[in-house]
Amino acid sequence: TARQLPPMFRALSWTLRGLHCSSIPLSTRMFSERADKSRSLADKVAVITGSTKGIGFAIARHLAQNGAHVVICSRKQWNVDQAVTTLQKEGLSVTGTVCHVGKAEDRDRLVAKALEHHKGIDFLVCVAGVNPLVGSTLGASEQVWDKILGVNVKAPALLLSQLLPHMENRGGGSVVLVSSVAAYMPISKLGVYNTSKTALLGLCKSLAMELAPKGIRVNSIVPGLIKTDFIQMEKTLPYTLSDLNKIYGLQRLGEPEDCAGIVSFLCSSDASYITGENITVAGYSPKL
Ligand SMILES: NC(=O)C1=CN([C@@H]2O[C@H](COP(=O)(O)OP(=O)(O)OC[C@H]3O[C@@H](n4cnc5c(N)ncnc54)[C@H](OP(=O)(O)O)[C@@H]3O)[C@@H](O)[C@H]2O)C=CC1
Ligand SMILES: O=C1Nc2ccccc2C1=O
Repeated sequence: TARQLPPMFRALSWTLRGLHCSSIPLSTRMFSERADKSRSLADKVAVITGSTKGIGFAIARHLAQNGAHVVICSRKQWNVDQAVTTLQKEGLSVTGTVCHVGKAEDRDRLVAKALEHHKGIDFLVCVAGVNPLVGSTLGASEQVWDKILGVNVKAPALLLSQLLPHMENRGGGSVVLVSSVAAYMPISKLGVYNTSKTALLGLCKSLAMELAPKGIRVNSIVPGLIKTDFIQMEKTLPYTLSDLNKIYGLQRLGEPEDCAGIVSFLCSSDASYITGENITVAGYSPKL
């Protein structure tokens, strides 16, 4: 029998048995295995905050194209409806709900929505972020500090604590935070925002260490300037977008899609030994 053979022949014997016993023709099986592999996130469930526009929307589309069931959210019902309709029309498995990540009851609703159709949650991508202030850091009111730190830093941690049991049920998972190069290279007049993005780098490291024994990986992406509505308010800053363009190595501003592939990779099993990393997506900035 196969058991009496040396290990190398034993393996070969089992392989040949598998080929003989299967009723599926070899060519079909090879094709379907390839097809499954190309959808690296097949049957996984992803919750993505701040995902009805910009970077979050691009990530939602990419994860869904790679086979994930995606739950999107943002503060405005109209934005959620539009984004869900657009992605469903593309044949993608996407649902959504209103969720202001800074509100506990909204986070509860998001978790409930994710569990409505699926038995667990595999990925959390925290994209939602705010920057209501262009001005002096020390001139910022307590309200502004609370808002920026509440939405950008506290909310990802609190949402993850709510999702954690459902990730543990799946035997592991992957979390991706969205920081900014402003974490490393402070942008003038955005001090509170810069600080919140630096805090996210630390949050990533701490959570990665805490959750590693549970098989949950935590990484962050650190985007440079990406062309979205978010940066419109910064038109008042003492630089132009083309100034910034010059300092980035690849000589162009980023597109939301530039942030999507790396998130999909970090969620996939190809990244199964990567945790606690902060990965810059900025076309190379020599000043970093
Ligand atoms: N664009 C850039 O150059 C860079 C952006 N980033 C970061 O990327 C993230 C996304 O930015 P970007 O895609 O550019 O921005 P956009 O303005 O294009 O999109 C922001 C999205 O987040 C939603 N949103 C805003 N506030 C909340 C909230 N409190 N709760 C839930 N959803 C919310 C918005 O929808 P709604 O209005 O319906 O809530 C929208 O869907 C931010 O964290 C930002 O700091 C980092 C580096 C560079
Ligand atoms: O809000 C931001 N404005 C920026 C300008 C250049 C690079 C990053 C950012 C941000 O994160």
